[in-house]
Amino acid sequence: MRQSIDEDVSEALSCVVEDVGHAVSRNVGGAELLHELLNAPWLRSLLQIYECLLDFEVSTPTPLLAYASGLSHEVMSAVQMIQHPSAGARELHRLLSSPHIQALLSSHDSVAQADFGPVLPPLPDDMAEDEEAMRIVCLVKNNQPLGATIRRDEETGAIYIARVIHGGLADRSRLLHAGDLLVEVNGNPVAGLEPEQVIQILMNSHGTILFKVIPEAAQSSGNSQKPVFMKAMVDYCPLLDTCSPCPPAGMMFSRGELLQVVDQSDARWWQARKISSSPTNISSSPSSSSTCAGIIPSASMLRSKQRENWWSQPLQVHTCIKPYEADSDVTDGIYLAGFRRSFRLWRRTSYRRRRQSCSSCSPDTSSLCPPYEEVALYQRPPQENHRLIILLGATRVGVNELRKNLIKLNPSSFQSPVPHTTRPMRAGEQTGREYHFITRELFEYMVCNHRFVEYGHFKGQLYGTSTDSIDDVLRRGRMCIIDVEPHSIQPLRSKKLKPFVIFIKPPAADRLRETRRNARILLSCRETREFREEDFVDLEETSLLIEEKYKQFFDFTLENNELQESCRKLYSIIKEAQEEEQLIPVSWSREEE
Ligand SMILES: Nc1ncnc2c1ncn2[C@@H]1O[C@H](COP(=O)(O)OP(=O)(O)OP(=O)(O)O)[C@@H](O)[C@H]1O
Repeated sequence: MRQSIDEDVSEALSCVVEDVGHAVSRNVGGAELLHELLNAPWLRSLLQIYECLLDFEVSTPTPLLAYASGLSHEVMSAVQMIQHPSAGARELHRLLSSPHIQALLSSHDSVAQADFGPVLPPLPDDMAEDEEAMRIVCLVKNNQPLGATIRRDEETGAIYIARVIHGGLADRSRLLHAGDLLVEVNGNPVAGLEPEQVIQILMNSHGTILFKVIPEAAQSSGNSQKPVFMKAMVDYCPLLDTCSPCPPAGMMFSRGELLQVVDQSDARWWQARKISSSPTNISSSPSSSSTCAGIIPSASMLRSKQRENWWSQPLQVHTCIKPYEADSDVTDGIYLAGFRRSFRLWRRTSYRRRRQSCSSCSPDTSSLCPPYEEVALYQRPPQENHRLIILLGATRVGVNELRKNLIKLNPSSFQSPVPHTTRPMRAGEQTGREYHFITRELFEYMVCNHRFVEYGHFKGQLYGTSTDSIDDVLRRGRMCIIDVEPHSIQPLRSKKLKPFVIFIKPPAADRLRETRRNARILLSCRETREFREEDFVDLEETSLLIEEKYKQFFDFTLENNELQESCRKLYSIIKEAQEEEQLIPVSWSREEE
């Protein structure tokens, strides 16, 4: 039976390799890689080892004796006792006493006795009276960190295990726990020592380390907490954090990264692992053990740091949107809401304004927003409104071009909100199509009531995108697609809109210049011109600034290289965002209380 399984495995592999070989010759995608993998010498070696192990299991060989090395010593002493040993006896003695044979026999004995663990030193003889409360823990360190931090009780000078890092050596041993009192390390009493001295003893210990600990009475199981997923909204570097309980055990992270927080038992310091932020990683991520966690500051700890930073920063003034003086407003003939030049110009023409909004003048988002955002998987129920799609990008990267193409190709699925304006309606225009034409009083009333996502002046008239227009598109069952200044994202991040933010970034320098050779940029209502080198440089720099400052809000980053390809990609990303499971802040999916 076993034999037939063996043959099946080898045979099956040969058949698979042959089949894949055919696929390679037919140029089937991925076949070459698979063929290479299946033909790899290491896979064949693994299979051979597997087959040997199967044979071993079938034949179940048993050792003739468990102490071959003992026997060799007996033989050697017997040979030594001979007064005139023969050449053969001398040869035998020489062979048996060689280190290689001795090592081989010793290994044989270990295997024969099934004795694979490390040899623990004997228990100390001088056991104290209350010894039953004491635990002797022996760990084999093998150049890896212990995976635990210690603290000193300032009153008594006692040293305790402060925390055990999830997935680290101490955690995997299940023998050391937070709260355990450390009595000795490798025979050195630690009471009264400074934590740094204890750490030094630990660092100097290689191989086996013997701990004497008095276990914490009420021992928590430690790993029983359900991990939660959090998106980092700030950057953190433990090596720069003077408060960190153990900087080398700390974990660095930057905004936008996804963290699996595995331990929140300490109000000040949590433990977490970094994972890549794809929905599949969340559903299949291991709850513990696979990788060692790192220490990160808790949300409250980071918030107090943010407050300190905020007070120490110079006063920051939020720029409002400034007017841009251009010649006149012209119709470009496209009845797609939100594409009028006048509307684009008040928001976009000044490069500097965009730069300012992501460098010095706007408030630093990372210094005020919550440091972590708990996220969970969300699948939009079909009866619910679509998620708001926000496109974000540096001026002239092609946000409008992509948005326009997308709507033109799928006018029944996508729509942009109709902007509001105070400028008079012109011949051929219709209210609710190019703009909602409203009075200045009404516009200002709407501003006071926070009904605009963005608004500004252009040639003495007011223009803006209202939340009502966004709702209007969504209520019709369409996907609402807007582009906004980066600092307008935060107010749009709500349970109702559940925005999906796509950052449009320029391609590599040479591709940017090549693809935009015939492109024209909007200067004013009447003027366009071709791209110049300084436009490219400005675009690249602004893009980097936006990415650096707002990356924590991005759900996807799309490189606008070849236009048609970018449109196709954008379409599929948006479809996925609406129809497949996505990560969103838990506060957006929680039922109202
Ligand atoms: N992938 C692309 N390949 C070639 N040309 C492109 C591409 N994307 C955009 N363009 C062109 O670049 C120019 C600027 O694009 P667009 O006006 O969409 O930029 P924008 O980011 O909306 O800028 P603005 O905020 O100034 O309106 C347009 O002429 C557009 O046709």
